[in-house]
Amino acid sequence: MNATRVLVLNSGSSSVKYQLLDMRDRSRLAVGLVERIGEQTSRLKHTCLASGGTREQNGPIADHDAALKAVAEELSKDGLGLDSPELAAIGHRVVHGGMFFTEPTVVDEEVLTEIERLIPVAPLHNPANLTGIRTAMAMRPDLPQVAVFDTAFHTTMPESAARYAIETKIADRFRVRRYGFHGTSHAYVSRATAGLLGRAPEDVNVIVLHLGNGASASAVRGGKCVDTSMGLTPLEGLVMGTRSGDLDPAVIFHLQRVAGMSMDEIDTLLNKRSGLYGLCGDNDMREIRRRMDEGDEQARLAFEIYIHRLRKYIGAYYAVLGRVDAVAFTAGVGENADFVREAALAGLEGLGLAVDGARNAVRGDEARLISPEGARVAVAVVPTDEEMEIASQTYALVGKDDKGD
Ligand SMILES: Nc1ncnc2c1ncn2[C@@H]1O[C@H](COP(=O)(O)OP(=O)(O)O)[C@@H](O)[C@H]1O
Ligand SMILES: CC(=O)OP(=O)(O)O
Ligand SMILES: [Mg+2]
Repeated sequence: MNATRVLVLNSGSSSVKYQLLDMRDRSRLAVGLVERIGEQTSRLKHTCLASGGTREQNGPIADHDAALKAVAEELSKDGLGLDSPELAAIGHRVVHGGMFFTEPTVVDEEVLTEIERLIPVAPLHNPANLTGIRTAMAMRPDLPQVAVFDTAFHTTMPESAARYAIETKIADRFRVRRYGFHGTSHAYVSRATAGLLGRAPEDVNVIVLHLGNGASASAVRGGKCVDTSMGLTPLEGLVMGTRSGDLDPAVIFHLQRVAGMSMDEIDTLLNKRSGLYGLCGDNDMREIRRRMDEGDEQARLAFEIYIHRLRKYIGAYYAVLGRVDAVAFTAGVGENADFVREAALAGLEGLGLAVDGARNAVRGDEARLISPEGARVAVAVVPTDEEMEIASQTYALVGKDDKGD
């Protein structure tokens, strides 16, 4: 097979991240990002790794369809256009796969219908993922489009972790259960953590803390997810950039009955005006750090609430796993914010958890240990690579198809 390239599209609610990879040596040919889609200040940043050139385009990009067309144009300028015969497939991150999709799947009309049916439980993500797939399909109808689901890695969760304690009849009828998200990242990072320890994933229990704008924790036993902090939707669990994470469900009744808010208003409040942003007006951890350094009490409190929730999940997953070999920090905050990692594990020496100050201060793109020499539990920073993981899964599936099995 000559076609060895995979284009990966990670369409978020207001952004598209993309990478073009050659799977023969897993090298990156081009990477880029379109952000603030739908606003006047959209920006496309494209880097061609072969030539080393970077181009930026500023100005309104109306929607995901336009964003993808702009991406295709940028790729063409480098001779890497979607019309290339070397392209084997396009891999798409799809956030919600419900109970239906447990593995990467070649997209057809039936798959599109199912992803569409799941929009109510991933309203920020699935519509963007669908547009990405449809636009790519229109450009290359002959090419396999592969959906890689955020939920897939979590389908191994036992019923005790996946079910909410509500009436079974209702839960079953409306498929109200805990699905979990960021699974591609949790899978990649838990495996890479085992690699860092020089052990097989089957032998290692890991707590993975994916701390980006959206954030989630997972408990991974022997390579399989046994619990995760996001639930029916990506709203449950940790305090996030703009999402509340866990709260008493009665808060919603209260806001509706006493504050007179509509369900849509409450939805927007909890998803877009809560979390760090709701608490202090900033969702970026760098800005929160800067404000704390200036003595800003509001930023300090937001940080403390964020850390308190994170520590609760670390404790919970320690108990879920019984034996923990490693705690791995990943994604924008987890990879870059040493002060978050330090605060998350401070005072937990009794659990075998500690962070070495000098190791924690080291910056870099490589997976690395930050626990002291000889620590009972390894603490690691493991940069996530959702795009590489999506490309690998996509290529594995397409390769398999080619051999006719
Ligand atoms: N140098 C840094 N120090 C602290 N936090 C950082 C740094 N760089 C990025 N972040 C945090 O990472 C977040 C983005 O994480 P990322 O994983 O890229 O999120 P997403 O994929 O959800 O957009 C930012 O909002 C910011 O809070
Ligand atoms: C599922 C989810 O929360 O994704 P993201 O962090 O990309 O928003
Ligand atoms: Mg992310």
